[in-house]
Amino acid sequence: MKNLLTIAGSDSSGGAGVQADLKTFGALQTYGMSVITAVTAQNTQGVTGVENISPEMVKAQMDAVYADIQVHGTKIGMVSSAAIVEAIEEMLIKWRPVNVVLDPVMVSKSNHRLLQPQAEKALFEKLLPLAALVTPNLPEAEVMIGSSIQTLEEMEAAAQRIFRLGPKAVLVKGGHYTGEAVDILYDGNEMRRITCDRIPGKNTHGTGCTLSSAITVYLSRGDSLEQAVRKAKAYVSEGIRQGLSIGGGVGPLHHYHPFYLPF
Ligand SMILES: Nc1ncnc2c1ncn2[C@@H]1O[C@H](COP(=O)(O)OP(=O)(O)O)[C@@H](O)[C@H]1O
Ligand SMILES: Cc1ncc(COP(=O)(O)OP(=O)(O)O)c(N)n1
Repeated sequence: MKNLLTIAGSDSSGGAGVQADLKTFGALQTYGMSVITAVTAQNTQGVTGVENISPEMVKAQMDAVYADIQVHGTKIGMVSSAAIVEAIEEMLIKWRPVNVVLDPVMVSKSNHRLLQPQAEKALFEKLLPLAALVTPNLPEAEVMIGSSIQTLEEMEAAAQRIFRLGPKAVLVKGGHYTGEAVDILYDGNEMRRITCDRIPGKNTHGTGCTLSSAITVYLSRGDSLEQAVRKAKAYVSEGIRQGLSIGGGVGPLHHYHPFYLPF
């Protein structure tokens, strides 16, 4: 059994954030643990409130987990403030966990800021260099490089520029692009386009959280980065296919995949 940790924000509606991460860990038969960074009041229609956990409490949660339990993979999602970024950085340097996957969450699909603007620089400078993989979506990649991305070639150029900020690898996600769901994976040597059919359907709340959690699971099991991304994309695609029409807005993808359990 692999033990997986998510460091992320809570989504009261259960579609994204810590709840999506723990559902992914569970569906993929790993033991899930959580460090909560912020609590959001959120549903399928939007985010109506955000309250941060104190940096001291974030550090206490990380100390509690890393001091006691072997952690085979750590996924980082919503970090909310510069002070929380610094707390996480301090603990990552202290505990040196393996397989750290950073989803640089900035804005929800419903267009609510989940990272304070003044925290962006801290996230880039302090957490990117500690990540085995960083997984920006297109709007996040645009903020990271400071220019717009319109084509697959520009996604590839963005991956190269983000790589220079220090992570061991970059996955620029193409969920916000048109046509097939193409993600660009760059590890400093090879540039790969990893493609899945675009699944029709509106219930895509939590795709980014789920993808990064599933990648962390597969890395913890010893898969190569490319293999981990391919398996995680397959998991997300099936989740969208089975998406749940709950609530009045964008419903969540579904996490029950018996046919994936042999992974
Ligand atoms: N309709 C879709 N069909 C298949 N894959 C999708 C679809 N929408 C997003 N994806 C995939 O889901 C993952 C998350 O992507 P994205 O939606 O860009 O992230 P985020 O939720 O952070 O905005 C990526 O691998 C992307 O290619
Ligand atoms: C608490 C919390 N964390 C992260 C997100 C963003 O999740 P994501 O998977 O990118 O899904 P969408 O917001 O794009 O649906 C979130 N909404 N809440």
